[in-house]
Amino acid sequence: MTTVETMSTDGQLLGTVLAVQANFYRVQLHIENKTTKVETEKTDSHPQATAPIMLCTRRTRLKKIGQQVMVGDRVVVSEPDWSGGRGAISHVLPRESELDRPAIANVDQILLAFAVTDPPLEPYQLSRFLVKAESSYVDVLLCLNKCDLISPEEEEEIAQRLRGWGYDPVFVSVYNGTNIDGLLKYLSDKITVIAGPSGVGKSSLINVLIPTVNLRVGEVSGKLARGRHTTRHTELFKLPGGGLLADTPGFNQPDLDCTPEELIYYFPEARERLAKSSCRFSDCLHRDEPDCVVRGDWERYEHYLQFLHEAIARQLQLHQQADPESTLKMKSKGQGKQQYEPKLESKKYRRVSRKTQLQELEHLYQDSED
Ligand SMILES: Nc1nc2c(ncn2[C@@H]2O[C@H](COP(=O)(O)OP(=O)(O)OP(=O)(O)O)[C@@H](O)[C@H]2O)c(=O)[nH]1
Ligand SMILES: [Zn+2]
Repeated sequence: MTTVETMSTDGQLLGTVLAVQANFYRVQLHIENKTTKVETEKTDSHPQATAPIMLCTRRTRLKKIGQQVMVGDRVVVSEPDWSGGRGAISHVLPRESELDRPAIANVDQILLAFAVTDPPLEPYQLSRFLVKAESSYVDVLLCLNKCDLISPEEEEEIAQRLRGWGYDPVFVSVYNGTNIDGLLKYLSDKITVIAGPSGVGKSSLINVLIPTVNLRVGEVSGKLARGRHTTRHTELFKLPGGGLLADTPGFNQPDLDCTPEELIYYFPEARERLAKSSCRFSDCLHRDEPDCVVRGDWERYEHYLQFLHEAIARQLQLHQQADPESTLKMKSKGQGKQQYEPKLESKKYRRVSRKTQLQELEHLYQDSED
């Protein structure tokens, strides 16, 4: 768990950047509201969500050294003007992590939301989201909503299956409020980003997790997600039990953009096998290599092979873009088996038209289908 410091060792005022608006940064200070005269946000009616907020500028020194300030950054606030609620960011503390989409620093975990049914829980889609989340190298918390629609026996069945995948899902129901408090406990004192396909109840979940959010984005659309899409900015919202939550733009099929070699590490159940013993070849792709400790009867092995196929196709496409004259380095061994021959990625990237890229991809897929 992250320990959020309130003061730096030399007594400086610390805070976390909640949002970036033009040249201003909305910073939540790491101190109790009681100790200051700063007004909290007017929309914050919940007692635990009342840490003071300051609107800050970025010190010229930071601009000069090219130090960017991101949402999620822990910063030193200097020259606090307590009555006006203004300050200046003079330092950015080292980041523990940095997500791309959405651009947020120091994310502790991804809350992956799915529904147990309606829309049906599709293992392949769930796997894709899980692998995508794992590839960001922050913890993954799987939350399954709409448990009011299934029986306790069905719930246990799903739980067992997902434990086999290396996850212990948190079952909730926004409808009848089941386990929302339990979920909040997992989120306290952390920076969490919520993701998941549409229709699983993400917006409904955000609305119960952050009772004040409706007020905040009400003018835009009534939904945090929609509001975010309209305003196109990333924002961290304070959770009543402590902790901060951000939403991601909705997507149904996340792109997997990892390399074939790293893919296996995004499957916890395979990671476990690799922690106990190793394959004969250090560059084993766990397909038909001899003495592979990963290949075997685990449920998601099929998903792994599918994603691996995609990762290889993507990497070949990248090589091809880098060096269009080269022939594809995929040798067909018949019976749908290919031999993948990695080669170093070239630094000279030349522009290839979109059409050419698509044609190449098509050929690649045709080749691999043969
Ligand atoms: N039965 C049941 N239905 C729910 C629950 N939570 C949400 N729903 C319903 O599921 C549907 C989708 O909910 P949303 O909150 O809009 O889902 P979303 O994931 O935000 O979907 P997008 O806005 O498309 O991204 C709505 O009709 C909700 O009323 C729940 O706990 N149980
Ligand atoms: Zn192997």
